[in-house]
Formats: sequence, structure tokens, C-alpha cells
Amino acid sequence: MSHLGRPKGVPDPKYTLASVAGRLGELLGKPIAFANDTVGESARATVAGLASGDVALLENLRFNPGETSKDDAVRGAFADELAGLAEAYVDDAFGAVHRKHASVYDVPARLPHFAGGLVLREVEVLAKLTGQPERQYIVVLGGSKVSDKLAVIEALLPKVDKLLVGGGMCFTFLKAQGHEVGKSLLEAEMVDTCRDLLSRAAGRIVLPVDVAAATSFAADASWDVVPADAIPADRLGLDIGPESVALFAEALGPAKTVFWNGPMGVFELAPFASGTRGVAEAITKVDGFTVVGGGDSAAAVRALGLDESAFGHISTGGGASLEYLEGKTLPGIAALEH
Ligand SMILES: Nc1ncnc2c1ncn2[C@@H]1O[C@H](COP(=O)(O)OP(=O)(O)OP(=O)(O)O)[C@@H](O)[C@H]1O
Ligand SMILES: O=C(O)[C@H](O)COP(=O)(O)O
Repeated sequence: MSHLGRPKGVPDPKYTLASVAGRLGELLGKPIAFANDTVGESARATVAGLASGDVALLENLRFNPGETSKDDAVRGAFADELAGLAEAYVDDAFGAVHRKHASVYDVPARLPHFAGGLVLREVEVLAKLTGQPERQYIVVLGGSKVSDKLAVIEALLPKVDKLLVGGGMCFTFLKAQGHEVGKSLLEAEMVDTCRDLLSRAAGRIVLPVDVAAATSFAADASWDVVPADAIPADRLGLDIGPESVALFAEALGPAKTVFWNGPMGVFELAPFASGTRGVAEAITKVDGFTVVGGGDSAAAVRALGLDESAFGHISTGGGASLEYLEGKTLPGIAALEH
């Protein structure tokens, strides 16, 4: 999901409960009862009024502080109330299994619990990547923050044949190579870590060779494609350039397994969508198994009108798929296994 203008984790106000219930009702072919709270009077009355086969929708669980609390007792108390409304629990929200939230982690401990079809499919696919992926195994990483993806880069480096890095995070790597990056996104405190990764990768981390350098972060900004080692001091890189797309496409040629997370540029602004489009198209031409992971990457595939069926799998989890590949224990999966 794109977070432009909206902090991560803050629900999008356009998805009101009534509109979600209406859409769900259309899909299921029957009216959906909905409560305007999570465990309060409205929720209890709505659930009590259900007949066999009926469906009820509760208000967004994250509106209740008990859902996301770091305090086990607070989360547990909320989970007790939620579990009191049900007889069994099914988790089909793969995108949230990396969250130690009440509805993800604590409720399954209180009820007979099951994984839904989506969660099972996601885990089956991602397990292929953590097992013995067919080689060459190439990972394409983009998006905005190196610090968010550092752990996954560390974990993947010994396993991949190549790691292609674009998006906002490439500038910290370019800086680590000794290049100036102008006003581009830079995580200065990560430069040393990136330098260390580059030296350990021994050529397996591939960086852009040109970038679209703009005067400002805007769709109508002036911009030019410049070499990645000559970004003017007053410009910011908002996309990888055509030579980089060609370089990444060539690197993807021998791939048999590809995992892609994170757009190559600010694809939400039309002039800076070419890098993401070009690399995505190159991934669709790979003669092998391709996985797109991440809300923003999946959003880019849709927003750019690319053929979704040309990818082997489009994961609904951004953070969840990355943490799975890192080898971390995902609270939502662990809870289902107990
Ligand atoms: N050069 C750039 N400068 C600034 N922002 C960029 C640049 N390239 C890409 N982005 C932004 O990065 C954002 C996506 O970053 P993020 O790290 O959240 O990706 P993601 O992992 O696919 O997302 P999610 O966690 O939702 O799955 C996009 O909104 C895009 O505009
Ligand atoms: O739990 C969430 O907020 C969503 O599933 C997205 O999480 P992510 O941005 O870590 O993928």
C-alpha cells in the first residue's frame, strides 16, 4: 500500500466500516451485519444477533489500543474479550502475521485456530525461497528506507546470486561508494553499514548507473537523466534511469528465481514510474519463478497496468514477506502452529 501523505499503519479513512461491509456483502451475496466498536456493546449485540451462516464485521481492531499494545497483559485482556465473541479463529491476513497484535498473536491462543487459504499459499510459496531456490536466485530491492531492509539484505546476501538495488534506498549505497547524491534520500547513519555490505558482497550488489534527477519532489519538477556518480548538488534522484533498467534487465537474464520488493522510483508520480515499469517488465520475462512481495510493489504492478498473471506470485505481505525471508519467527504463524 502506498503511504504517500499518510503515516504507515494509519487506517485509510476512505475505507469506512459501512463501505467495507457493503463490498463484503456484494462478494458473499448477502447483507453483512456490522458493529461500530470492537468488543463493546455494539459488537456484543451484533454477534448475539447472528443466525447460523450469518457474517458480522467488527470495527477496525487497531482503533482499540489493546490491539497493538506492547504490554502482554493489556493485549491479553483485549484478546479475552475478542475471543469471547467467537468459537473458532481463522487467520487469513498474511500481511499482518509479522505483527505481535492481539488479534494476530493472542486470540489464537484462546480458541481453536486455523490458517486460512491465503496464509497457507503465501507460506508455501515463500518457503520455496528460503529452501533451495533454483539458481540464479536474484533479489530486486527498492523502496524508500535502507534501515527497514538492512536485516533482510544481511540475511539474503549469503543466499542470492545477485541483489539489484534501486529506489530511494540506492542513494545511501551510492554515497557509500563515494558518490555525491545531491538532495536525494539519504540515511547518513547507514553509509558505513552499506560500505561494509558492498565489500562483503564482492560485486553481487548491483547499483543503478544513471538516475532521473529532479529539481523537486513533484510531478511537474524539471528533471534529467544523469550518471549515478554525477548527481548535481541541487537535484534529487526520483527514479533509476534507462541504462540502469537495461543493466538490471541483463542481470535478470539468467535468473530462475526472483524476489522483488520495493519500487525503483517514485512510481506514484508519472514521470518517475519508468524505472519501476521497466524492471517489472524485465521480471515478467524471466524464465523462472518470480515473486513480488510488498504492498507498494503490488500497488505499482496494478497502478502501472502490468499483467499480474505474468508474475509467479504476488504476495500480500510487505513487512511479512521480508521478515519471513529473513528467517524471523512471525508471531502470527507461530501462534497458528501451537
Ligand atoms: N528515489 C526515491 N526517493 C524517494 N522515495 C522513493 C524513491 N523511490 C521510491 N520511493 C518511494 O518508496 C515508497 C515505497 O517504499 P517502501 O519501503 O514502503 O516499499 P515497500 O516495502 O514495497 O512497501 P510496503 O512496506 O508497503 O510493502 C514509494 O512510496 C515510493 O514513492
Ligand atoms: O500490518 C500492517 O500494517 C500491514 O499489513 C502492512 O505492514 P507492512 O507495511 O510492514 O507490510
